[in-house]
Amino acid sequence: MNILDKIVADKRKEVDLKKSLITIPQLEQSVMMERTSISLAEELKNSTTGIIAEHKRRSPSKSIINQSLNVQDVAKGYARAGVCGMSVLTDGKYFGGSLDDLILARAAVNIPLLRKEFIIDEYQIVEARAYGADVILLIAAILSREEIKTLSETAKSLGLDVLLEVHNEEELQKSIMPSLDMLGVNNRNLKTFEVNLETSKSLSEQIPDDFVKVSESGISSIEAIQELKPYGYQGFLIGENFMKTDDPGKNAKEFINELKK
Ligand SMILES: O=C(O)c1ccccc1NCC(=O)[C@H](O)[C@H](O)COP(=O)(O)O
Repeated sequence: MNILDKIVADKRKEVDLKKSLITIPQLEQSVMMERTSISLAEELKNSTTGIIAEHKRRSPSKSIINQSLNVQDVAKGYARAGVCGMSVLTDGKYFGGSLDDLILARAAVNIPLLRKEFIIDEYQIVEARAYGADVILLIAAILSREEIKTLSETAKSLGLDVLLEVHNEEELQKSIMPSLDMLGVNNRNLKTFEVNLETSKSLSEQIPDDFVKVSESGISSIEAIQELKPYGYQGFLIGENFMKTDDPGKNAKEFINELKK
């Protein structure tokens, strides 16, 4: 069993329990359902820097990254830094996140928010909308093509952008469909946790131009972004590099200023 299998097994139990406690019609009562969402794909298309900064307290690969920060301070810092969007991990068991983090970030900033979650059920997409997300992540490694189609169409019908994440060519080929906005290549090998930017480089040619290309994980330098841009990447998802510091927003600002030079 790899880490994704373990996370998904736990997630199925979690979603079943949540469904028995709060129904979809109850989630749909949220005032957030009426909010006009902001497209991350459009922000990335219009940006020269393309940074999506993540709120990540801990992870299976690194254990504790930073547990002492206030999510609203992090969100405000990222917004001040000029990021295109913020990714908020909402998984509790493996990443120390929650839906409270998402709604608190929503209350603090007016930039696109990605619900970073292991989505296996449309319930979690309604939840994402109800808690103020603008974008959802779908992970090809844990979903069939049919599931990707159903879940991405549900997200689109709720006005959300969809970022589809792949790790290899097989996942990419099975996933391409018009209901996706962005294709993310994850540089982290989930068996070994090693990160290698070559994954983004080698898959880039096979991503049709209709999708905004996002490179995810293991990005910690300006040089890495300069290496990836010629491959057509317009979005760069960065978590640990910012979150390991005392002030992720300040760090992101310095990073973005340097990138603009
Ligand atoms: O980060 C992990 O250890 C991890 C393990 C298993 C599944 C997903 C995982 N991370 C989720 C992410 O995609 C990253 O948080 C995101 O791309 C940012 O990565 P990084 O900049 O390396 O923190």
